Amino acid sequence: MSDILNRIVEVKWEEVAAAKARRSLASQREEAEARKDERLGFERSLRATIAQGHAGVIAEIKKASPSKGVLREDFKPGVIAETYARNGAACLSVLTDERFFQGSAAYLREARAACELPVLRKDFMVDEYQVMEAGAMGADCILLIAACLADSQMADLEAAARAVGLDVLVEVHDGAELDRALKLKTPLVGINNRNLRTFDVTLDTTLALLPRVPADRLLVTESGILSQADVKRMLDANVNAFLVGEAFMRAPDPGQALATLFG
Ligand SMILES: O=P(O)(O)OC[C@@H](O)[C@@H](O)c1c[nH]c2ccccc12
Repeated sequence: MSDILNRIVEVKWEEVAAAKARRSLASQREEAEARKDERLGFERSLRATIAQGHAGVIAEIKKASPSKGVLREDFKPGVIAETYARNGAACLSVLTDERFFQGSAAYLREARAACELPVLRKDFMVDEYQVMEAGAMGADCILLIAACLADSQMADLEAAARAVGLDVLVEVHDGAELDRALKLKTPLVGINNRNLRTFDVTLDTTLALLPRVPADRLLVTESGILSQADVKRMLDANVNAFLVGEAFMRAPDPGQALATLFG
């Protein structure tokens, strides 16, 4: 019953309660609003890269994960962001969850300051407070994971994000979640090849759901992209936006790995 996703969501509610006690939602929202004009268009950058004939790569900065443990010892978010930018990434994704992914808001700030790329705050959003935190820390986009949100929660969190200038990437891993995600306004739809409850990874997930994604949405294939053959399989199916973490994090130079994987 109590799988990892449920456990993470429980912890998120505890974290939100503790954070609200330190700083009010109103004050967090004020800072998120104040930074609205600084946002870099996340969707815009992805689309621009693809329009130039390249794969739209969202390059992830992730120290560890619950399924794989520590991925990288030499972990300098600013250095990694800079090498990603030099090697053609369209956007960055930075894990800010501390407990399960050894991430932090400080890593997002470092990465954002080190280059010109828009940044996704990769975390488990359950409450508007976290959306305002994302806006206040200088993120450009948030992630909404359909597997841990009800329809009304997703719609509310999306509206909160848009109000402070944040783009929204909605993540699904089956047909039922995709139907729910398509009720949102955001065109950014991520298909996670990793089942967050069992950790099983298969690119067939993207290929199976692909025909059900309307043409006006920008489909991002997420997780488990490890080889040039994986990339080719996706490109052949007309999937041209990718979210990649592990393959880069395990490489001596993550940017070089990006250039090789997508070269
Ligand atoms: O490291 P990978 O297999 O390349 O996957 C990256 C990204 O898709 C993955 O980190 C991810 C996708 N959705 C998430 C939600 C929460 C935490 C992490 C994720």
